Formats: sequence, structure tokens, C-alpha cells
Amino acid sequence: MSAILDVKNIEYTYIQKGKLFAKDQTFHLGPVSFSMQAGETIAIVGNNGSGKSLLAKALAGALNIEKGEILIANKEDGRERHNTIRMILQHSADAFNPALSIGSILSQTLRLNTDLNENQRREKIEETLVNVGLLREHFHFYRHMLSDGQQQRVALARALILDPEIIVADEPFAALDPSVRSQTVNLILKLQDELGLGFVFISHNIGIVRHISDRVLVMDKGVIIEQGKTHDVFTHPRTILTQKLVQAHTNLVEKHFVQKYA
Ligand SMILES: Nc1ncnc2c1ncn2[C@@H]1O[C@H](COP(=O)(O)OP(=O)(O)OP(=O)(O)O)[C@@H](O)[C@H]1O
Repeated sequence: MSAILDVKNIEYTYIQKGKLFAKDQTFHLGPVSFSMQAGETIAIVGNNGSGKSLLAKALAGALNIEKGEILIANKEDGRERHNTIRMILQHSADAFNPALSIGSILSQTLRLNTDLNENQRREKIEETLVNVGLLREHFHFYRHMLSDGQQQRVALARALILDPEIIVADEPFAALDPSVRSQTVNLILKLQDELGLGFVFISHNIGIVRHISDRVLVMDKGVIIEQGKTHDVFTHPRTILTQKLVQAHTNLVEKHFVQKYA
């Protein structure tokens, strides 16, 4: 199988200007390398501030990387990276303009990125709404008329509507309550199955990571310190950080079990 995404030694420096007499703070991402097969799910885990979000932004083309390259297969079809790789943020739905209908929001994305005419846009939008488990009629709804879970589905629809090959998601499940979270996880698994989508996601939830990712990247201080098949990495962690992440999850599960059944 050939790689759909090849990340080669990318580097980026984030500089936060110090206030008044405080020094500037810099954070260096990289060098980071990994590759991804079509339809694969890769989870990025690590402590707060380890550079996971910066890496996700770099993949989605939202950062100007200083070194290295991000190679995307099939790019010769002329589509730009932002169509091939689409990003969903934790609170993507919060950014939807409340004064616009869901149909207008999704139409904007199509107008900016495709040559579809109005009828074709309408058809594509309704088809995508149905794909993410919403109704064609949601075209006319406004954000405040939708539940959190439905808003998350619209965010997913906006990412999917340009037929990307890879979705990058920064903590897509964190803000959702448990039942909506499992519905969203199942929806993503279904879409991957149907559309062969690659999925890169950041999560602090080791349970979900174990459940849905094929491979995992463990980040610390801007670099990947461990990567491999999820099962192997979590069964035989090679670094102390990974051991700690696994242990913290085991403790959480045991605590929950004791609270529920003791
Ligand atoms: N917008 C920003 N404002 C301030 N600092 C930032 C910003 N973006 C990145 N940084 C810096 O880069 C470092 C890496 O941040 P990043 O958000 O990638 O970490 P993360 O692993 O995603 O953390 P978390 O799990 O807390 O979201 C942070 O420690 C911070 O110093």
C-alpha cells in the first residue's frame, strides 16, 4: 500500500511575544516525520503543550512550516491541500455565523472552493447532510435550532463537503457529552468505511484512541517520541510518558468501575 500522506522532517517555531519586560517564549515543533495510508486513523496523544495542535495545524496547511515537506498523494488532480485535507476544531460549530442558515454556511464553502452552480450546490449540501446523519431539511435550520451533537455533525459536513481524503480533528470529542460522543465516534467510523477517509485526530481520551485508531503518535516537547500500531504502543510502551498516559487511563477506568459497581 502506498502512503496517502508523507510528512518529512517538518519544523516550525512558535514565538509568543513577552509582555512588558518579559522575554519572548519560543516553542519549537519538530523535526516531525510520519506517513499515513488511505483510510487509516492516526491518533496524536501527549501532555498539554507538547505541540499536538501545532502539528495538526501544520497538516491542514494553516502554518507556514519552516523546514521539511508534507507530500500528499494524488495531488496532481489539481486540488489544493485545503481541499484534500480538511480540519475540524473542538468548537468548530461555535464559529458558525448564527444569522446564516446551515445551507448558506455550507454553500459558502462550496462557492469559495468549487465551480458548482446553485442547483448542484444545493444537491451536494443535502447529500452531505444525509451522509452525516442529518436531514435534507436541516438546510433551512439555524445553529441555535440544533443540539450540540447536530452542530458537531454540521461541522463534520463542512469538512466533508469538498470530498477530502483526510480529515484532521483537534479534540473533536472533548466537548461532547458521552452519548453524543459515542454517536460521533460511530459516525466517523462509518464514514471512513464508506468513503475510505483518512482520519488524524488529537485526543486526551486514551479509551477512544484505543478503540478507533490504527496507529498512534506520542508527542513530547514538539517531537514524536514514540509511534506505532496503537495496540503495540499501548501494550508495550517504550517511553515513560506513554507508560504514564496508559496508567492514568487505567486508573480512571478502575475508579469509574469502583464508583459504579462498588
Ligand atoms: N495560539 C497560541 N498562543 C499561545 N501559545 C501558543 C499558541 N499556539 C502554540 N503555542 C505554544 O506552543 C506550545 C504547543 O502548543 P500546542 O497547542 O500545539 O500544544 P498541545 O499539545 O496541543 O496542547 P493541549 O493538549 O493543551 O491542547 C504551547 O506550549 C504554547 O507555548
